[in-house]
Amino acid sequence: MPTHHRILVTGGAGFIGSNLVVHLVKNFPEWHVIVFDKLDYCASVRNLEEVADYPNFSFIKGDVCSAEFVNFLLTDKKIDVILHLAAQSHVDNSFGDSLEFTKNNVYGTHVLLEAARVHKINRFIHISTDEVYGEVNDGQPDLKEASILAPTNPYAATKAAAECLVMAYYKSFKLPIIITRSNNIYGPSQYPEKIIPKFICSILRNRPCFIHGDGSNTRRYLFASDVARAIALVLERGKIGETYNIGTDFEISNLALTRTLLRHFGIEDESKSIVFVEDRAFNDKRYAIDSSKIHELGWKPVVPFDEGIKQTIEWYRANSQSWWDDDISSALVPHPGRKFPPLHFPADTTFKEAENEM
Ligand SMILES: NC(=O)c1ccc[n+]([C@@H]2O[C@H](COP(=O)([O-])OP(=O)(O)OC[C@H]3O[C@@H](n4cnc5c(N)ncnc54)[C@H](O)[C@@H]3O)[C@@H](O)[C@H]2O)c1
Ligand SMILES: C[C@H]1O[C@H](OP(=O)(O)OP(=O)(O)OC[C@H]2O[C@@H](n3ccc(=O)[nH]c3=O)[C@H](O)[C@@H]2O)[C@H](O)[C@@H](O)C1=O
Repeated sequence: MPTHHRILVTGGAGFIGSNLVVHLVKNFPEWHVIVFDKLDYCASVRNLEEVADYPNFSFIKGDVCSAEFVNFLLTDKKIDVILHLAAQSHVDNSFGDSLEFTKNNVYGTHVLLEAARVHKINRFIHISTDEVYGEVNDGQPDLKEASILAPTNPYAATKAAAECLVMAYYKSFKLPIIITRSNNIYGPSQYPEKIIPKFICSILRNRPCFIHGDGSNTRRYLFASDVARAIALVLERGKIGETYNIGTDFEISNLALTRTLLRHFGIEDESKSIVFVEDRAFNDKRYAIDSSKIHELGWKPVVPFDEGIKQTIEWYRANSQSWWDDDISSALVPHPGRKFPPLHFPADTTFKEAENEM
């Protein structure tokens, strides 16, 4: 890797992106980090406040789907590395307006790949998810990077589709890409639609924790600062064309997680704090990824869950009222994902012509 470069971090005002940006700006002063983010509902410029005055940091508001803007940006800012995190990231929302996920996660990635190809970018690091593997049965070995992709929900399908484009640009145009796939990430400043921040904020507001189905689904959780270190290491030492799982072995069911959170607040009687609601349209039982490849690169998680969850709870106690521009109450609902929209087509579909052809 060249010692001096200019890194574009798409989605850098979001949860994982901002943790990564803070890590890069503070630990790699010779790298100039430029955040490119449209500031969606889940983003917050407060996520970047601690590095706002650093000489090697800048922020540009914009949409990765705007090809002209992306092209201008790569030329004007002389970008030579792209860390691509910008995406619609919430599974529940993807059962609703799933076309929004294809637009941002697939088309947006494609725009960046085209710009990267033309501008001969030095590295394109694509941040993907363990959800592309689909669910892993109990007792099945943890999945390695060469496992087949079998996404089960629209969010995961768009992430798999984006990966296929990334790999095609590597094969067809020799674009220097690397892909990472992480398990669930948690920590301060995650928008409270994801289970951990959502349930912490619900408990803080004396609202129930709405558990999908029977709560037996499990997830593995990695602390935000650990994934930031992993992605930085992949940027420094990752092999072009390779994919790296980034995960932990710590696994917990949704019900056990909820009880752990209630205990941190000294709540013994769960009858008023837990409400079981209808499950997701499809809810992967569990994910389980084998991270030995990135261990060989020199990374291991260092924040144990007990420590990470304490830090996370304290952060939400202090900040969750005012961190995002809009009030978060709208996120603390049982299930935004089951309001399936009526069948709709993009405005440019012309039925009249089709009728004449029938
Ligand atoms: N959260 C997790 O547990 C997890 C796990 C594995 C992978 N990922 C992936 O990591 C990335 C970041 O996830 P996160 O949890 O931090 O998400 P997030 O929702 O907190 O942040 C996403 C960011 O992307 C921005 N964005 C979305 N669409 C954009 C567009 N068209 N143009 C510019 N900016 C846009 C948003 O404004 C936001 O700041 C995503 O690609 C996600 O798929 C997340
Ligand atoms: C790797 C991916 O992690 C995240 O996706 P996931 O769907 O696993 O995270 P959630 O926090 O949305 O859900 C986890 C788990 O909890 C259940 N749940 C959630 C919210 C709620 O109010 N009640 C619940 O019971 C849900 O059904 C799940 O089983 C991340 O969002 C994604 O970007 C990833 O890539």
